[in-house]
Amino acid sequence: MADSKMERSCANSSTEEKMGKSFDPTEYQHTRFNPLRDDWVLVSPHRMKRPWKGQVEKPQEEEIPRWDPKNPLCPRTVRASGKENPDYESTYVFENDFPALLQEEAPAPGPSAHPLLKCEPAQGTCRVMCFHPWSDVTLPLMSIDEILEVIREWIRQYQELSKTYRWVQIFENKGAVMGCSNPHPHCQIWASSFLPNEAAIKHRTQREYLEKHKIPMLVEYARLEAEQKVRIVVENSDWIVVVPYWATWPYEVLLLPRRHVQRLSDLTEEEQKNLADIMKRLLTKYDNLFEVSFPYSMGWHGAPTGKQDTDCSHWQLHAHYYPPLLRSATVKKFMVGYEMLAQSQRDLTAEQAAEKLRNLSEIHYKNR
Ligand SMILES: O=C1CCN([C@@H]2O[C@H](COP(=O)(O)O)[C@@H](O)[C@H]2O)C(=O)N1
Repeated sequence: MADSKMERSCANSSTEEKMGKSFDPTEYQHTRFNPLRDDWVLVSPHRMKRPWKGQVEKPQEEEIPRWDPKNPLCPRTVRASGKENPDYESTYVFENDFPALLQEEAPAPGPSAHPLLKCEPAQGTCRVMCFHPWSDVTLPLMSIDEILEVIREWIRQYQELSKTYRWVQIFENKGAVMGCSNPHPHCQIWASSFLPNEAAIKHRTQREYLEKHKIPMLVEYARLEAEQKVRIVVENSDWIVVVPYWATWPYEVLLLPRRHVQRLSDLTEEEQKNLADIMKRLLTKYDNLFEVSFPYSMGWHGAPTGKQDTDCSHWQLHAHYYPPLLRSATVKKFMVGYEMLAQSQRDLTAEQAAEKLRNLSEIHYKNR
């Protein structure tokens, strides 16, 4: 399917040449292929010219107390389960009191009644990981050492859970607009016996790419982006952050190691330190974009860890940041309508978004 669409889009561009216009990706609509997800995004840069009615003001940022005796993620408070949090001074992890995946062996569903009514067992566990004891800090406002402690805790959790589960999903929902129910800096970790959809697609597309091109897809992609530079947001000796060529969310970024690294647990000390550096710089730019604590959903994807996953040389560790904001602190993009029924669509090109982020200061607006 991908090839025929590729032929069609090439045919269109030769039509353009016939009409005497050369194709300019910042002027004309086109579709871009996402090789990781094996799907397409429609890019409509001409729409950036449409009049934008009214400038939307920055929201009044709510004052978050450093400690709230009623906040179940704070040190020394009691959670809904009645369990009490210790007086933790760094990261703190606890079993989710309302888990979507229960740890104890749920009875397996019987054989599916019909090929259209397939059902599989789902074992797993859900944890909440607090980044810091204070509720009024976010990652970009934390020190490099504090961010490094978050990375070390991610690795500890991953190492422990990957012994039992095939997939360990570390993810952070940041900001009320992302449905985050609690402003305290935290993320979640859901480990499952099954390979979730996003992981299963990438398991296939990365394997197909390695078989065809003899180099892991995202190792080649990081090299290509370092060479082209037009989509780089921020980089250091071990990491590169780009707005991916196929980005769907306006300011979405992809965080990639430069070395071939299959899993978080394979990172060297130096790579962990440089990850803390690159996260602080990226998230500071994100907050500086609209001078607001930038909402997003983010997550790590690395090679699966099941008994069958002995050869995952096609996998490259990477992290996605999916921020919804489009034009201001209060105007967000909605993935609805055409995006749900047809395919993702964006106005701003990946290159334009990368340039905006790249040119932003690395001094947080709250520290100016
Ligand atoms: O007492 C509590 C409150 C919230 N939680 C859990 O914390 C999580 C908050 O994370 P989010 O804001 O990212 O949804 C949520 O999954 C919720 O179930 C507890 O486990 N215990």
